[in-house]
Amino acid sequence: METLEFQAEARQLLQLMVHSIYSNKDIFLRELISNASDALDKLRLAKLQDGLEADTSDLHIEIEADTEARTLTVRDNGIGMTRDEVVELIGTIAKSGTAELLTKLKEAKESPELIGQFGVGFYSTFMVADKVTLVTRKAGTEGHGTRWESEGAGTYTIDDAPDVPIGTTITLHLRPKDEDDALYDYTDEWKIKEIVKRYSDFISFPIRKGDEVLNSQKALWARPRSEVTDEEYHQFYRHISHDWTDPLEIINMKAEGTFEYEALLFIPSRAPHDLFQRDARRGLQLFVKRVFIMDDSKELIPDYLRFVKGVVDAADLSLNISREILQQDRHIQMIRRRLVKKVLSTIKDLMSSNPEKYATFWREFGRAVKEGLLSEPDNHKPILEIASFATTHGSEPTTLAAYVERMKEGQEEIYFLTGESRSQVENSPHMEAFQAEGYEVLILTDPVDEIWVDAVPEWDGKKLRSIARGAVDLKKDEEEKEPEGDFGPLLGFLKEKLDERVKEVRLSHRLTTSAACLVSDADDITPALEKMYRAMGQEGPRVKRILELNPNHPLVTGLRAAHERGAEDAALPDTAELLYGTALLAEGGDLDDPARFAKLLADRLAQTV
Ligand SMILES: Nc1ncnc2c1ncn2[C@@H]1O[C@H](COP(=O)(O)OP(=O)(O)OP(=O)(O)O)[C@@H](O)[C@H]1O
Repeated sequence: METLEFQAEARQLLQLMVHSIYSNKDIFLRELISNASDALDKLRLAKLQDGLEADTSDLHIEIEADTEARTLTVRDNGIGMTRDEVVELIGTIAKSGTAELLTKLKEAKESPELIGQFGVGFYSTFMVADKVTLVTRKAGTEGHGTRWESEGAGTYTIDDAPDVPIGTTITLHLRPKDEDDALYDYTDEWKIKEIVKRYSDFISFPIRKGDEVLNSQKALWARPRSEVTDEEYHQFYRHISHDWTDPLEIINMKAEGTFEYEALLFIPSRAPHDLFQRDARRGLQLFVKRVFIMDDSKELIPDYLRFVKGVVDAADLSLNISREILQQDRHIQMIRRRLVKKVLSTIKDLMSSNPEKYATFWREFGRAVKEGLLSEPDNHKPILEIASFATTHGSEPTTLAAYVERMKEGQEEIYFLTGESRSQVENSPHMEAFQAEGYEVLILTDPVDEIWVDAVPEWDGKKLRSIARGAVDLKKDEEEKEPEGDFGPLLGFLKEKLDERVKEVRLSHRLTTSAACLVSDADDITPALEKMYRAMGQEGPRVKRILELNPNHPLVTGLRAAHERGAEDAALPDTAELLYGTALLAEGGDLDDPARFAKLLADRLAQTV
């Protein structure tokens, strides 16, 4: 017999379980049944797809209770585990982001939402038991199995176990009942039945206790919506998603005819912590005629809808279908297109039927959904229809349709400005004339916004237009007031001095209070995008921008006067640099040489005190 230590993160999670941070302890049984059901699926699949020799004629889960000995046993005749697997799967937590979550959890104390973000799984048994024994033998192995035991503290023991049948048996040595602490008598027949019925009714294998089968085993997606309660849907959602909060929306689909399938999809009510982590699990469960085929089937749902959970049961696929074949399968592609359409239209309906739910949806998943604007040009329209954006029009986000409705007479384009935060965008010099003239501007602050705006040419016939790009002339109908005096020589001088950084210096129509701003040429990439490419390791030439000057600003007129007095003035080049640097800072940009800028500024201020 060997005594081993739990991995540090596993130990922390166990400690949280032992000290029961989650008030609903009943769920331990759901977790055990869920694992057992997965193990049965795996065995059936191993036989089907890999030709493993195994008896799958009576796959089931069995519950045994001994009131006197205060033990509860859950047994399955599924795939089982090898000794190494027990150490790896039960002794450690491999999920990404666990360490971070644990830290947050400890800070937050009572926080079911946080715990819900990773299923506590097997460890939840320590909420109700002070000792847990697991005996298992992997299908396809001969001879002895493995016996694992722990009291939930820092260590566990592991040993060979003779004469073990295939599958896994887990025995809980229950703690004394304490109903004040929601710790019930889990050997009680009635309690067990209640838990199974509530949490695990849909499990497709029989859950037996003695001669009785406790669950109906009905596949939820095959039942008409009117016959299924929300509670049943929610429990099923938990089973497949490991999310403990209720889903935001449930979608049923059924297609008959040449290619039959049924789907049951869930839109969660909040984003998982790993929504933007590359290695996160995503995809739907695939069944063929009620038989589980695979988890995380990415082929069924595009990446930008990766938060959607659920099941697709296709009638006409082969039970042996592999991931490789799945990728090319015409039917799968068709199902995927239909699912996308259905999810997008469901969200669109929510916008009018339940704006609050829609707002939650967009807040949680909007950033991911916008990725679809890059990957699915065919779906620009339905995606933009369900999108909303922060705007200068008020504190509430707006849809593009509502924006267009408010457009001023003569306005032909949809204006937006990207940046890192709302306040940075709002205070950017680019915004000045638009605000002064009462034009609404969309405020786009997600990293993905920098990219999709280039991929989407228009909405409803109106071009999407960055107000930090190209020339802007909002008063074109009015009589243009020529700036007094000749700025030509000053512009030429500045262009020469700032040649390394700007490609043009011109007078601006977009500034009211600032002296200067920087704009990108209509076809050039923006500095933010340039920065992103650089962060991804793609070095390209620096893209020069255009410096625009406000001809009515005293700094600019003063500069012109100084230049007229004497182009040789030694202070002028420094002022040019200060002007450029200030414009860059005002839009939230990064100075190349902040120390030099600070020195120039300090020297200049010193002359005025
Ligand atoms: N009855 C079982 N038969 C075979 N393997 C099992 C069984 N129970 C657990 N395992 C293995 O141990 C792993 C860890 O289980 P655990 O319940 O901690 O997490 P999980 O089921 O992977 O996910 P979650 O934590 O979200 O429930 C499982 O993924 C599975 O590989």
